[in-house]
Formats: sequence, C-alpha cells, structure tokens
Amino acid sequence: MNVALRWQSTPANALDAEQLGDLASLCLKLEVETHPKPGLVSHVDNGAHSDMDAELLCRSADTLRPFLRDLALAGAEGAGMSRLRAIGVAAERAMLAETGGVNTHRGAIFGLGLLCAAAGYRGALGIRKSLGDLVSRRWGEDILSGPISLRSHGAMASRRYGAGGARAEAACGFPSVYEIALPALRAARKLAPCDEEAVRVQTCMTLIADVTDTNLLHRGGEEGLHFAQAGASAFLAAGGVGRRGWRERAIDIHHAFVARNLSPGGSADLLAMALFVDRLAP
Ligand SMILES: CC(C)(COP(=O)(O)OP(=O)(O)OC[C@H]1O[C@@H](n2cnc3c(N)ncnc32)[C@H](O)[C@@H]1O)[C@@H](O)C(=O)NCCC(=O)NCCS
Ligand SMILES: Nc1ncnc2c1ncn2[C@@H]1O[C@H](COP(=O)(O)OP(=O)(O)OP(=O)(O)O)[C@@H](O)[C@H]1O
Repeated sequence: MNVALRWQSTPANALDAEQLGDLASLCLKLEVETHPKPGLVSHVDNGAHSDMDAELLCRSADTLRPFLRDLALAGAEGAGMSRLRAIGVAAERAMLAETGGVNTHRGAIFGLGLLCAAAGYRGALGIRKSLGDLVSRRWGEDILSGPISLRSHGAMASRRYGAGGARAEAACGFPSVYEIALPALRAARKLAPCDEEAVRVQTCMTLIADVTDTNLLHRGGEEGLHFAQAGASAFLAAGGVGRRGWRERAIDIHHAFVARNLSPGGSADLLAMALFVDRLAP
C-alpha cells in the first residue's frame, strides 16, 4: 500500500468537491496505515477482525471516494438531511458490494460524510466556521430525529447503556474530534515531531481513553469499554509516544485487546475525521 502523505497547500475553502472526496478517502487510508492501534486493522495485522484486512479497507476507501465527493457537492448545494442520507445509504450499499458484505466503514461514511458535506457547504458560503459546528447547526436536529434501525448495534448500545454513539457525536458537532482528537494530534506533533504515524497512534490512544465507543460496548459490554479505556489511559500516563519503548507497550495493549476481541472502531473513525479536519482547519 502506498499512501501519499503529501498534503496540498491549497486554502481549505478553495478545495473543490473532487479534492474533498480525495482527501477524505486518503484520511481513511492514513488511519489504516497506523500501527499499533489496539484491536484495529492496520497494514501490519488484522487486530480483532477475522473478516477484514488493510487491503480490503483500502479498497473500501477507494470505493467511497465518489460518494464522499457527492456529499461535498450536495453540501455545497445546501442539501437537507434526506438527500445526504440517500447518498450515505448508497455509499453503504457500494461498500458492502465491494467487500462481499463486510462492514468496513459504516461509521466512517456517516461521520466523514457529514464533514465532507459541511466542507462543501462552508466553501459555498465562504465562511470560516468549524465543520463540526456547521454539521450541528445545519443538520443536527434531523440527524437525531432520523430513522433508526432497531436491530443496529448502536441502537442496542443506546438502549442498554445509554450511549449516544455516532449519531449523538455528529449532532453535537463532533466534540470528540474537536475537544479530544485535534488537541491530542497537535500536542503529539511536539512529542514526536518527525513521526506522523506515532502522532496518529497517540491520537488514537487518546480517543480510546475518552470516547464511549459503541463498538467496544457491543463487543465487550461495559467491562470491555472500561478495560479498553484503562489500557489507553495507562499508555498515555506513562508518557505515550514521547517515552522510549512506547511501540512495544502499545503492541502489548494491542494484543490484550485482540485476546478479548475488543475493537474501538468508533475511535478509528474519529481519528480519520480528525486528520480530515486538521487539514481543513480552521
Ligand atoms: C448512524 C449510523 C452510523 C448507524 O449506525 P448504528 O445505529 O449502528 O450507530 P453506532 O452509534 O453504533 O455507530 C456505528 C459506527 O459508528 C462508529 N462509532 C461508534 N461509537 C462512536 C462514537 N462514540 N462516536 C462516533 N462514532 C462512533 C463505529 O464505527 C460504529 O460501528 C449510520 O449507518 C446511518 O444511520 N446511516 C444512514 C445514512 C446516513 O444518515 N448518512 C448521513 C450522511 S453520510
Ligand atoms: N482500522 C479499522 N479496524 C476496524 N474497524 C474500523 C477501522 N476503521 C474504522 N473502523 C470502523 O469500525 C466499524 C466496524 O467494526 P465491527 O467490525 O466491530 O462492526 P460490526 O461489523 O458492526 O460488528 P461485528 O464485527 O462485531 O459483528 C466500521 O463501521 C468502521 O467504520
């Protein structure tokens, strides 16, 4: 896999829909190309997933690119939630067709898709608000009142544990991206100035420590969520990627997640979203 790590220096509001789709798809690949991420798929191994690998995730990211572009276009045209939802559902269908029915990126389509729509909207309006704020103001109410599949993992986690999951995160303007991931990303660049993969690992660990990830609840219940949060918190408290030997410690945590079949897919999605927003700041 050869992920281009070169960012263009185009001003954020000047990116067109095609470029936004390309950037969002690239951020999905950068998330994959990050190791060790506890329990998750990376270019090194499949973590706690028997049905997917890095190659499948990258193919999925390529498949999603035109849909992410269309979401940016729709946002630029001022589309309402029902049009965004139709594009999101079509993207999910294309993902499942490409992967033979494996859910590689459902959460990512939703979160990154809404951020692409907001980036298109922001570019068309020529304003400087944050993408999360725009998602919340323009589509937040409709996100919360939209149709919910009662059998979805998120709906079950919400009923059993009161977790808001991907929908609440989006409706509130992605606080986990703006208040957790972006500050972690920027602080990590000081800890590991020449190692963007280490920066992504530190950001991922910070997300796992703080987010109520419905994937962890689904796979491990409250006990699994607390185990995951405690492991990531201990890694950070010991100095994170700023400490010598951090990679071995992170690999130990990765193996402990795999042994318990834990996978923080929500944190992986939020990492990709943070990379996207970081590039498009402010
Ligand atoms: C809301 C979605 C994700 C439904 O999924 P579900 O009910 O299972 O929600 P759930 O909260 O479990 O999230 C699903 C995925 O989100 C990610 N996730 C989990 N926890 C979190 C969290 N705290 N924050 C953000 N993402 C999370 C994980 O990858 C998870 O697998 C989505 O599939 C949906 O409604 N799609 C319809 C299309 C649509 O409305 N698209 C909008 C435009 S793109
Ligand atoms: N690198 C990654 N590794 C694993 N999951 C990821 C990764 N990146 C993002 N995800 C997210 O995790 C979700 C998939 O997680 P998971 O396979 O646990 O869900 P599921 O198919 O709903 O449940 P299960 O496999 O337990 O039946 C996807 O929606 C995707 O957005």
